[in-house]
Amino acid sequence: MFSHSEHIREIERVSRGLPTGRDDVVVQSWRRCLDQHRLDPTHACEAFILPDARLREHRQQSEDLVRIARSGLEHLFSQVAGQNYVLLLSNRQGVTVEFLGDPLFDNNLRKAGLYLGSEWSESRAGTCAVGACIETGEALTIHQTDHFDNTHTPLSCTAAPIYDTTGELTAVLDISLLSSPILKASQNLARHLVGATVRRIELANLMAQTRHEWVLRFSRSPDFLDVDPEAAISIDGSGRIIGMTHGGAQILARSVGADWREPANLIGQPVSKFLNLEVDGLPDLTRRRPTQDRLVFARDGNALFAHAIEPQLQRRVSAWTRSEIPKPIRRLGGDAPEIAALQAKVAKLARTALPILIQGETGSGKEHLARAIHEGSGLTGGFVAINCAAIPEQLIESELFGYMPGAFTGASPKGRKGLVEQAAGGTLFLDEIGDMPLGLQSRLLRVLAEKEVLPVGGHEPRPVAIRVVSASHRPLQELVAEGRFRQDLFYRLNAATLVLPPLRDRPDFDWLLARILERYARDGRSPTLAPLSLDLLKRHDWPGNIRELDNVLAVAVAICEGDVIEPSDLPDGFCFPAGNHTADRSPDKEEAQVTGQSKGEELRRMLSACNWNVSEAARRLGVDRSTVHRQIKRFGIMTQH
Ligand SMILES: Nc1ncnc2c1ncn2[C@@H]1O[C@H](COP(=O)(O)OP(=O)(O)OP(=O)(O)O)[C@@H](O)[C@H]1O
Repeated sequence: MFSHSEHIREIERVSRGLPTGRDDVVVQSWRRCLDQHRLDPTHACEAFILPDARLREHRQQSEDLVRIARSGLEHLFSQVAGQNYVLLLSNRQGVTVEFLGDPLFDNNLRKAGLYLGSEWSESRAGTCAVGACIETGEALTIHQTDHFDNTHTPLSCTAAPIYDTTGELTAVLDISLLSSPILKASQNLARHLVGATVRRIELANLMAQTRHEWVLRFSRSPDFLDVDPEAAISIDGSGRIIGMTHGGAQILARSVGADWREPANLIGQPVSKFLNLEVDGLPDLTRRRPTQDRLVFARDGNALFAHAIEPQLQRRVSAWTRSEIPKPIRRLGGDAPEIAALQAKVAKLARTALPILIQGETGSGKEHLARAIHEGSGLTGGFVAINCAAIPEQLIESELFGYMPGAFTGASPKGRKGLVEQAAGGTLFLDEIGDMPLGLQSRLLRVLAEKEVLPVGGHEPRPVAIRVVSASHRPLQELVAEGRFRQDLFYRLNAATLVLPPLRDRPDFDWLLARILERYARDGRSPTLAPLSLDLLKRHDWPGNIRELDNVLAVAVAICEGDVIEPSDLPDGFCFPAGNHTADRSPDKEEAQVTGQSKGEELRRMLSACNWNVSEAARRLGVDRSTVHRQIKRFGIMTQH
């Protein structure tokens, strides 16, 4: 074993410029720790974890990256399953914004800093894989006593940089072990796997960003060109380079003896400067020709097999027009830029397997949105909804995970499949997820992490493929801060968050109104609203959101005598436009109020407010005086004058 004092002595030798057997990257990093970051090797520091609010900011900024990196990370995690590896995705500042690890070791990992929110910059943590990778821009392994700070010497960490399409380092992928085999060489395979994952993430990123331009992919071997290219660049119609993966930057730089660390010398340059190729030659490099014939030469003489992908003629999702968005998603709202942006985001996410968290006030349409995601996903399995707040705590476990025959008294002798398994191949919608008891949160986390479910009373987990959409009307992040919701589950559930606006803020109010009125059509004719009724509805605060609107219209249609909803058909509060309903926002009370209104009482109040002046009341209600007189009679209202 290497003692703390030996470690300090070795760092001191390095500071005096004496040779040690360490890799050069380690020696250089130790020097930076001493000279630039002014760290003291005798002073050991625990891992630093960012406070939640700061972590949230970092994660928001990395949302796009995490989305693109996600499937690569999960694939890598499955490749190293069972070997206690932890995966960290850090941003440019060294903050861990995404994490995959075995929840069983949560506490140890958090303590060691292998966790969400840990900051692994070199200036903070000393020599470490993420920090050194950010400093050098290269893949490396920092193994045990390579770490500068004695606290981190049990760890073995391998990291590779992720570059954006302009050649700037944007993130770092790290794979770490809490304790590892003694030899550093044991991490060579990890390095290879991380490198391959990063390459794929960069390629996915380049493809996602390239819309109407050419993409040229390269490989030294014709066999892997189409399935796993080594590098790629994107080229605009005039033949200039507009984007590249890191592999692409290296090819370009090498061909003219430039430095890939200066991407400004590569981006914007004509492709012909680096390759024996003009833009007109790109169509000859598409898949229409056999791979072996698609050889291009770099200016330094290197030969590469190339695959050119034509510009996408169809506009990509962010530019989708309304008619191109799948129908179920179009039915979410009307024409307004904010709603169109939400629909485009939903359409993009629906096609992925990413878990989605929906936030929005009560009745704002969270379940409606979850169904639209399911219907727009193309999944063939069912949509299974569970309201975590409505099921008694002791039943949730068996409801969700099912049970084996004879698992408990009263259980069916055949056992039962849980809702998770019923959603196999489809979508599991977890409504009011914030109300899920803490104990079950860990079990749900396992289902999501391992993609398998263990029924109550069972010993063998069963594999299950589901898409999870969850929803909460309370900001989940607050529950996390209060310790009532597991942070790791929170991050598992919200690879992406969709926020539904409250009804009072919706720019497409009229569209929603029309859709709901259609539901109450009689003989194919939708009821309509008198202008004043519409005005009154628009002024309302709608604490119960679309559900409240639906209830109000249901009652109004029932009361209304013809096809036109008059103000007098609306519940009480609506006749007093000046009234502010925001004081009591309890949705239950609001609903009771909405459904329990008496039309007579409503008219009486309006008359009273108008000093029993029938003409004035009729004017305010938007109806004839005779109608008011008729209703006074019908409801037996005692007039005051
Ligand atoms: N885009 C929409 N178009 C038409 N009706 C909608 C839309 N969104 C929601 N609704 C209607 O509003 C009502 C409430 O919707 P939903 O149950 O999805 O809300 P929620 O946010 O899940 O409510 P809760 O918070 O109570 O679970 C339902 O009657 C639903 O049909």
